[in-house]
Amino acid sequence: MDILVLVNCWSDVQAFPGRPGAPEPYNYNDEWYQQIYAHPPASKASARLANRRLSGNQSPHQWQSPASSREQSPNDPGSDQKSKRTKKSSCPCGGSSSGKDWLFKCSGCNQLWHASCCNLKGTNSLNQAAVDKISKEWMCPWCWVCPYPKPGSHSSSLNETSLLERTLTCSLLQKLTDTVTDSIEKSLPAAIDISGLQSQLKLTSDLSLEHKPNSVLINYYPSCDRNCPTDSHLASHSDDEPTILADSKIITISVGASRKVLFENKHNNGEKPIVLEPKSNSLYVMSRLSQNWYRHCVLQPEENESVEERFSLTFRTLSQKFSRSILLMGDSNTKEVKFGEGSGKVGASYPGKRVKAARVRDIDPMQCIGYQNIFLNCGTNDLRCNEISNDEQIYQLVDKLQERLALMTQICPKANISVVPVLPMSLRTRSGTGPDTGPDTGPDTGPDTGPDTGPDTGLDTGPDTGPDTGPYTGPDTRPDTGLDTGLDTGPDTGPYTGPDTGPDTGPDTGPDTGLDTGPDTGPDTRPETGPETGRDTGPEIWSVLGSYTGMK
Ligand SMILES: O=C(O)CCC(=O)C(=O)O
Ligand SMILES: [Fe+2]
Repeated sequence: MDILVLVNCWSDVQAFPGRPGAPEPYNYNDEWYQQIYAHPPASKASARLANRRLSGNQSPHQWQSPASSREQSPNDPGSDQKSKRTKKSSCPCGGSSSGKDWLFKCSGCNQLWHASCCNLKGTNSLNQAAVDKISKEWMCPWCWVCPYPKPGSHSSSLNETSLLERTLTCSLLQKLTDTVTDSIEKSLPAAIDISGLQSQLKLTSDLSLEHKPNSVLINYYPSCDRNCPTDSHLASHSDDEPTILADSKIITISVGASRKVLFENKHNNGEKPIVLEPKSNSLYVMSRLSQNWYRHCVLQPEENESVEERFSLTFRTLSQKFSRSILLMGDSNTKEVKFGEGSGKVGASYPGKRVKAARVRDIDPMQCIGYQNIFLNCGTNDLRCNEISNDEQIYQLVDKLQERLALMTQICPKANISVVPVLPMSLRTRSGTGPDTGPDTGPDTGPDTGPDTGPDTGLDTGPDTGPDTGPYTGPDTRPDTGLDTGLDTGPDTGPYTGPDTGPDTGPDTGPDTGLDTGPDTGPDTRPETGPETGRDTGPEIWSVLGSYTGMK
């Protein structure tokens, strides 16, 4: 059937005049109603429908609303719901014309179109018969193709011309890009003989490297003409980034011209720099140790020198997780710490190793090279009673530890070094005259005879036996049993039997029975009763140890 109809008219039910014989208002479940409309039409549409109805020349079944037949269920009485659902139209616009448009069906593809969506807006003033006539052979904008060529002078042709121009501009741009790319390619060396490279690469794997490289960084050093010098060098640096595996090596393969690679000792200015001139297809290896002792650079060719281009391929073992690497150096107390993955181990995200250092003299700073976090736990064995016969031996141990730490900070300046306190770090000076200003890190084994004047930072674990004389400032945690009718303005005279949750502001007069677990931050005001056992190394050692903190 060719047709039809007015659609998508969603306004007011009162405006709809009703179909013949139907009681007012409309019954939404009415089959006929559903076939025509999802909803009552707007006034203009109502008029048309009313005409249609009054003319009586069309059965209700000729009225179709694709929207209603498709979307509306006969058992769905909710008008609000309907309104939502049926507002979609089958026209490609997807929206509603609010009852203002005829709906045309394409004779080619059956697609429905609002009159104004397919350039037939003028038909909205026509009656059904005229619309039916048009619809018979009407083809929608998707189906109909004009058989006559359009003259270039036509106004719409202008748009197409500019489109053509844009296409041309595009293709010109493309050509330009190609030309630039081409010339860049041509300016790069056309051919560098890398026939020896493969054997070098094999050599890399034959180097019996403990850690296989997983990355390659290629440096390009352009050719340099004496008449036209180019910037063709690499600034002085050390490849000591924490992301490089601690004890891995960097392998560098040179391809092309020979260039001067200079190595300078960064801890000794007096040492003569070492110059390497790696030939094409040769290879040199840098250990991690060399990074911590030396800086290297690729020199700019001399002013009157002409050099060809060079490439260097540097192979490295890299990973982000290496930036959290740990070196644990210590006595047998540390032997239970296992690095690597799996249960009971530190885990893959903290790669590291334990290095045995039974005594202070075994601490080898060289072993720390490449690690980001260094933990030192050593000294217990040096302090065995049968080995320490006088104070001097303790001084010597502290000196040795300081010396190792100093070297460690020198060659691993970026590392975080933590020292587990084992050796005394608050010894009195040889003469015994200096004040003890270093922190007390050893356990307090003597009886506490003086008053405790420092703030109480540990938990109060002993029972509170003295009367509570200070005002109670903490919250009232006792259950409220009586009715609280007035303001409590009088003093608190009864004993407080609930737990003491407020801060302890009065002096602590009871015996100190709990362990002192907080750091001793107050000055040492007790009289010195024991014999003088050492010297005061506190300030010096802490100036060194104080900087050894934290871990990445
Ligand atoms: O080109 C070279 O030989 C040195 C390269 C280098 O030092 C680097 O990539 O870090
Ligand atoms: Fe380098």
